[in-house]
Amino acid sequence: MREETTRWLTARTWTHADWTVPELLRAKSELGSRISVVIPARDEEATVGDVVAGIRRELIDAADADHGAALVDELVVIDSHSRDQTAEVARAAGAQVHAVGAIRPDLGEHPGKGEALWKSLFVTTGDLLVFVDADLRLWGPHFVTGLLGPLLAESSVQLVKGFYDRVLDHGDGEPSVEGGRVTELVARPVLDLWWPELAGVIQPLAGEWAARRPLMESIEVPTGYGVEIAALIDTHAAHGLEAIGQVDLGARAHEHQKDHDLAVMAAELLAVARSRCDEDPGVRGGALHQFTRETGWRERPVPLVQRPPAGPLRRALPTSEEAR
Ligand SMILES: O=c1ccn([C@@H]2O[C@H](COP(=O)(O)OP(=O)(O)O[C@H]3O[C@H](CO)[C@@H](O)[C@H](O)[C@H]3O)[C@@H](O)[C@H]2O)c(=O)[nH]1
Ligand SMILES: O=C(O)[C@H](O)COP(=O)(O)O
Repeated sequence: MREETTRWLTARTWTHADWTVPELLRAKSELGSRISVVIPARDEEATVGDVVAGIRRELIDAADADHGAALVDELVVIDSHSRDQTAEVARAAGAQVHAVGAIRPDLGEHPGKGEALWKSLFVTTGDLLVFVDADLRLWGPHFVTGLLGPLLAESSVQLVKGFYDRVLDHGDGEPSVEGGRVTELVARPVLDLWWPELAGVIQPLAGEWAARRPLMESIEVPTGYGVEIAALIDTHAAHGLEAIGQVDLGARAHEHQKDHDLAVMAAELLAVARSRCDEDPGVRGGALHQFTRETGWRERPVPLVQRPPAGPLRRALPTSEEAR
């Protein structure tokens, strides 16, 4: 791993337990910050209610009752063309719900998660934005507090990614922590080879992340699943590694998509990455850095040598002297 990445890992990796709610409330009040939690949701009636209710209970109601102020000022669900009862369930659990198509219709409409996050910028008022997926099965309000910690503690941090064990559970056997298939098979290899400074970001696609509003309002947002990798690459390009942090949030389980659907996501990520290369950048990193809690970081060389076409070499056989 590059030296600057190793230094970044030490300086910019935290755990959610580094901050308590009272500490965050104090920092928030000193800074005069306003916090919006945004949950993009498409057909998530089975899980969105639990996510909204958990954040509302712990970070709005309990924080207010126990410490005299809510940590989260706005809890917003962006309903991304759901065909089920997502909007109703989210509203009943205590979220403000906006149909994505009803937000600034003059700006047109696209399907996708990135579109939901981009449109959320027009209906929220927080200077700190926390994004949380709606399909979580294993999670907790510490996802939100953990992501807020670095933004409230370090003025140079602009974007914070969550990382966690990725529980893979298809319901047909023992769950493993080998989830995050697109993360491991596409996103991390792409970053390691072409943006090696970002090789220390353990979950570049984490749907749980936080950012300052000026950053979010300054970057281009792909309308689909490319939103996370684009935000990471663009934040790094504009503000450097120091502006990025990551926080250990423990473990996360979510609804799994099928391989063929994840392949579309993978294609979106590749297109976004390609669009961020002005010209062929050449491979910049030669190894893949993989992280597991059990083994820590492991460096895997990526075989990158290419042999020239063999035809001309076969035709020009070496002299017996050269062959020796
Ligand atoms: O058109 C869409 C598609 C998804 N979602 C919501 O976005 C969240 C994440 O979508 P999901 O389909 O669960 O994505 P994952 O398969 O979990 O993909 C991972 O990788 C993606 C690509 O980086 C990230 O956007 C995700 O947050 C991350 O969990 C969920 O709340 C969805 O309901 C929308 O709002 N609109
Ligand atoms: O982050 C990812 O790679 C995708 O969300 C797929 O995750 P899964 O393999 O755990 O379903």
